[in-house]
Amino acid sequence: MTNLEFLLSRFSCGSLKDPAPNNEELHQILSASMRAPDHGRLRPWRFVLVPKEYRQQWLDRVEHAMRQPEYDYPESYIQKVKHNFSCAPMVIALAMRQITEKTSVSIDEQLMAASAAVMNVLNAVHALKFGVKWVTGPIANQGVVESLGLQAPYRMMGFLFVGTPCGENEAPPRAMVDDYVAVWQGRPVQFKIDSEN
Ligand SMILES: Cc1cc2nc3c(=O)[nH]c(=O)nc-3n(C[C@H](O)[C@H](O)[C@H](O)COP(=O)(O)O)c2cc1C
Repeated sequence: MTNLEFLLSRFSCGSLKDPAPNNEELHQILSASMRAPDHGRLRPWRFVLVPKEYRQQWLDRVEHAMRQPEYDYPESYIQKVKHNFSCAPMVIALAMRQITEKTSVSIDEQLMAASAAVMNVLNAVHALKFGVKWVTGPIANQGVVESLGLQAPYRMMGFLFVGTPCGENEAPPRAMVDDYVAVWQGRPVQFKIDSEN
């Protein structure tokens, strides 16, 4: 497989089993973040590992945070989160440090750099033939952020579930890239994907 074929074959994998990457593989995977494009070299991305032996202790705090009256999550959602997080072979919390001192780089740009860092991590997981899924949603709420011991200026960017893909490991069909590309020819551009409806 060429490098390009490798990139074109990446996909997310929600159904995972053991083994997860070992320490050396994890180190390689997270090192890929340090190759992300990064205005001002701020490196705003952060990773919090939640090892299996601490998973339940942390999940108790997550549950407590999710049960705070301001959230009102359905019981089924709380149970689903607990189940997904306790079954995942590896959980990596994604955080970003919002840097405002001594920089003119906007928080939007920092978020873009941090997102690019996560993308590199997803590709590195793929390169080592593991599976990964990036999730956010209500689970990234402030209470859950604090359950990890993080306060502002840190901000949650979600979680990665990492492990060995269960079953068939085949990329689903991809959208047609030409639908997302326009050529400017002196008039406002239009994208095929946005003009179909
Ligand atoms: C920032 C971000 C947050 C996401 N949050 C969720 C989520 O909470 N739940 C979910 O099912 N998918 C979520 N996804 C989508 C999956 O990670 C994945 O990209 C999607 O299932 C499409 O699969 P693909 O990457 O193979 O195209 C999120 C993706 C991104 C980039």
